[in-house]
Amino acid sequence: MADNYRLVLLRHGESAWNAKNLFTGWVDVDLTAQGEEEAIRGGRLLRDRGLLPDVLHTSVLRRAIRTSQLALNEIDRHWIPTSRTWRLNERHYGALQGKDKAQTLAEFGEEQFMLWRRSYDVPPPLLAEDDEYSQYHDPRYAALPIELRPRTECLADVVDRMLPYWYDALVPDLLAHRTVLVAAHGNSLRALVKHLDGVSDADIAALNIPTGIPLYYELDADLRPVTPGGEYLDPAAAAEAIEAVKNQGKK
Ligand SMILES: O=C(O)[C@H](O)COP(=O)(O)O
Repeated sequence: MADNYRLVLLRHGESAWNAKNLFTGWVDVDLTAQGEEEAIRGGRLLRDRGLLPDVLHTSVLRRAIRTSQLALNEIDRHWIPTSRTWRLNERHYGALQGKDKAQTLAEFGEEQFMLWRRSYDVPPPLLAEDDEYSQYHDPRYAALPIELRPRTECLADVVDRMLPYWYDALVPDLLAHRTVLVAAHGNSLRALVKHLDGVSDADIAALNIPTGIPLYYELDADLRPVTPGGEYLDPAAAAEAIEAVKNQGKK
């Protein structure tokens, strides 16, 4: 309907550590060549569906930033207004950052692995401030008060730090009837989907988001999804990729 709102969620294309099956979190890895191709294809899917973004919101991590640049450049929307925020960053994976998912599963067992990876309120162990994979002293977070700078996060923590941005930045753009593109990460988008669809703390554990395939939400006058769960612009590819994300660690 003409007066509904258009929101597109796009998880970054395959990253170098996705390909190596490593927990990534806030570590600022780049895309693989496949991830770059996924991003370009994501742009084409948007164009073919008639969803030309008017405004872009990204995390401050290069895999999301570059995914949005490749996708938008492909459809001549590279010029649209852009905001970047740590609030859309991937979940901070704490001491698991840099760890192999299969080794973590083997070392700690399925129950602990799934608690750390997909529970709502159990964070991984804290990452030391001086760890090689810590961002505690990264200049891009210098303005972040110490008490807000994470050393690990559970999904509930991500919901808490993402929602202020939803209400203060994303909702105003939607209400202005701009087509909003959010280029972010598996868990920051799981947090947003949880809010949009009202997914329970228990049920969110089963939700996985594939790389590089746009997820379109038409939102009604109350900013509720017209189609629960939204619509992947390539449903078949999404179904296959979701299964692969779910089974990471079991390689
Ligand atoms: O941060 C990471 O490791 C991934 O981007 C997300 O990993 P997950 O799907 O294992 O949460």
